[in-house]
Amino acid sequence: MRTSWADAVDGAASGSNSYGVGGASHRPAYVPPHLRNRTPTPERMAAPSTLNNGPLPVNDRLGNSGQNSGSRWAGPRSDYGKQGNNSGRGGGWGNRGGSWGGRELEANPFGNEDVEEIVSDQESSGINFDAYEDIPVETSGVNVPPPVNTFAEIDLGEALNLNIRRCKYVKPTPVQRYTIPISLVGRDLMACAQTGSGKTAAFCFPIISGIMRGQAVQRPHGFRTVFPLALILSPTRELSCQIHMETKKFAYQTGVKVVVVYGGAPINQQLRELERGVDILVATPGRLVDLLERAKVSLQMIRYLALDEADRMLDMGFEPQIRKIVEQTDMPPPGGRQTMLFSATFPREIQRLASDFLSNYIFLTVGRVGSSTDLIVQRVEFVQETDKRSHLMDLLHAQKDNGSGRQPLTLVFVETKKGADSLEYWLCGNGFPATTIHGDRTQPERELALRSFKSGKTPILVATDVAARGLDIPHVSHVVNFDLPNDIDDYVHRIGRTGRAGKTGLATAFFNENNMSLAKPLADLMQEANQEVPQWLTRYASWGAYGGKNRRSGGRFGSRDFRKENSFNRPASGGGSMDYYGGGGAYGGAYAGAGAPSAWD
Ligand SMILES: Nc1ncnc2c1ncn2[C@@H]1O[C@H](COP(=O)(O)OP(=O)(O)OP(=O)(O)O)[C@@H](O)[C@H]1O
Repeated sequence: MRTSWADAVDGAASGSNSYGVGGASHRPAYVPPHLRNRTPTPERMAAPSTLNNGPLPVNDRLGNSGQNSGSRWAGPRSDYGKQGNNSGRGGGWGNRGGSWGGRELEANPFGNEDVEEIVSDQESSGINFDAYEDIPVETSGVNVPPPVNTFAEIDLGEALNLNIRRCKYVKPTPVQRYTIPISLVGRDLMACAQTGSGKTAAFCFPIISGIMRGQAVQRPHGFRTVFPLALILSPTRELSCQIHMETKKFAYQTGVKVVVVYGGAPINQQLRELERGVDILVATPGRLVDLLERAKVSLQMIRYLALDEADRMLDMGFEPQIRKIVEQTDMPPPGGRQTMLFSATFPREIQRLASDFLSNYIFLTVGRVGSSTDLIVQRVEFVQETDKRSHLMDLLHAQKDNGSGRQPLTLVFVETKKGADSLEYWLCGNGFPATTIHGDRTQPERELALRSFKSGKTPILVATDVAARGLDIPHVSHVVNFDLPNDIDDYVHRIGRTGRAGKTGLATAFFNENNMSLAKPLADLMQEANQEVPQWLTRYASWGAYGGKNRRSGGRFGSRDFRKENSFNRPASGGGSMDYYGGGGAYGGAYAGAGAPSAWD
């Protein structure tokens, strides 16, 4: 197994944290790649769902109180969904999530912190809501329910409301204001909203609330087959783990049981988790197909289907697997389930494909990255291939000098896996602790790399597009597009790893003649975001005609409802609405090209 510099740091530090960020004095010696192969430590072979870098969840409430999972804050949902149980163990296969008949202790996903304290500390939410004040919002479709302004206006259920407070979410973000009421009335939804604007909660809250309140369902008997009620699909293992962690927080002590399955991790362990009961299944498509083929999972009882990064899930790479899961299994058809598709970008061609999965849906679009909030400062510099490394070095040195001498968390995107390894090696050799994440690394290595980056042990993460979407890593202050992607939508997702949840961030792109096809969409995007566009880029942009892929037609929105553009299924009079959240105006255009995905593991 290949071991990276990050792993070496982890091992050398032995948990003593001797190498703080930028702390040169205790820095372990650089370990060249040819000496890095060593027997994996138990930590490196960590079990799934270890992507959070906080303390291991402990059950500090239930264990001490002697209470069962009926919590001291709110009771679990009623036992509506007992499934057939062939285990003879008093739980298992499809028992309702949560309590194992009151005997299973539910780990506290909020860590060791005193939950009472968390609840009372409502002002400390890191999100900067002022940044969202004038974000334009557009909805279309028939009978769109009105948005809400507060969580209190929506009846999500007491236990879920308490978890929202524990998460320190004081008020809903724009995408949550609009999508939660839509989902609660059972409507299908295609939602396009900025990176880092809270889409995960937007689809999780209605699902958890719906399951909590759902009518008692008799789930079928199946020999070691489980029958989840909700399925959340996402394109990468890390993102699935992150969604799982988030969903577990939201579902804490609601009685709703959440399980994650993804490739690269031992399937037996995931099977054991499933057998203990599952209401919400979070999955990557490949592993789910495997489990469906082994008849370990049935989708017959699915009431909710959510696709995160839906445009990615429906592009050429994933579409066959998604169709297999959604159209060629026992999952109820559109109309028989509620389907929610979310992304920060929604090319028109993908919308067209996605409409196969939806029934009488509402389309929602919330202003795009930096469109009105200018949360991300975008810079583009002309750098020849041969100069990229020294240029990166200059940026990293400048960053260090500007601040406390500590290296801020910097995410560097490159085109290829080999390129990632080679840049990591070079950075480490030049005194910059770096690690990598890409598809040639084993899953434990990927997870370790992410933890090492999040903790600041290796404050530079060199990544392929596998890290471009969805990952919510606090305090990433700089995203460097060392190699620009071919598709402007990928650029949008990549820079969205910084400037999250209302915070500010910096994105620097290295541009040269190899990126000509991106000149115009990039210049337009930057202009709309009130960024300084270099004259040379404007010149290149005026030379380049739009290729189909990066053609744009949506302006400040990540995309617009393709049904409107095509006069397809035009909403009945009064059905659709244009709504500007606190101001803004109507803007034409968005990305319209379907486009091939750029390099992906
Ligand atoms: N109402 C809220 N109040 C405070 N923080 C919130 C709220 N909703 C979400 N957040 C926080 O905002 C951050 C970004 O949320 P999330 O990861 O869901 O964004 P996203 O829209 O899915 O981004 P991406 O498009 O990159 O996947 C998370 O840390 C989340 O906990």
